[in-house]
Amino acid sequence: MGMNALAQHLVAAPSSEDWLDVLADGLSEYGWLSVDARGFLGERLLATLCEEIRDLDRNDELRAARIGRGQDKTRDRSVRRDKIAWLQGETGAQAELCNAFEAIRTGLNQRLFLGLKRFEAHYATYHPGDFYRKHVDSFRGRASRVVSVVLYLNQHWQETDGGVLQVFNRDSDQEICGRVAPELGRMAVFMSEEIPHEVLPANRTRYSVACWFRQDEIPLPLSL
Ligand SMILES: O=C(O)CCC(=O)C(=O)O
Ligand SMILES: [Fe+2]
Repeated sequence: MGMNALAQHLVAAPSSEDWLDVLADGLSEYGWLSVDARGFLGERLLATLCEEIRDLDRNDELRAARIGRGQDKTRDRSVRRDKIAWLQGETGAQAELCNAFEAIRTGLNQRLFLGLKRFEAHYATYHPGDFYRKHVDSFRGRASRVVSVVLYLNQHWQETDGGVLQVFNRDSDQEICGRVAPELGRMAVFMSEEIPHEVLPANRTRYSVACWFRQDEIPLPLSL
């Protein structure tokens, strides 16, 4: 690459600040958005995360996800069928992704004054036939999960692969207001208490990372 091409590339690269502005604007105006995160995270990190989750899946290191809280946690296959593994920043890629989530946390706090204190994140795998019925990620007034982020890790996702995230209107939850295909580098971002959403059955294994930014300080017991 010659100097000119390099200079152009640097100028054209979207700045993280601009990207964070897009997130904050979408959240404050609509309560949700779908955004291309490839520039923010980098193609190399995305490729490594894809490899990691495939390895975890292949080695059967993900566990059936549960619903509910605390003692009430149950495994209900009629509601959700994904398998998960909590991220603990133990690999280079996980540490890098956690840095990116941290940048989103502070970026949203600066722009929207949400008082996000920390985040929790897990890998998730939906095998063919798996789904997650319509739900919200947090119960109103608990101020626990405030912002949800889902990062998709599937190259060349086709319409026929299913597994679309359906987003519902925050004021009338029968009305679909968005559909997000889980394509590599795409991110869905939404207000955890407000936005009902569902994962339609996948016809092909569907990989993602889900992350929740929280207003409380007590760490979640990582005992799944
Ligand atoms: O994977 C997705 O698109 C959404 C997952 C989800 O809703 C959740 O884990 O709470
Ligand atoms: Fe959810």
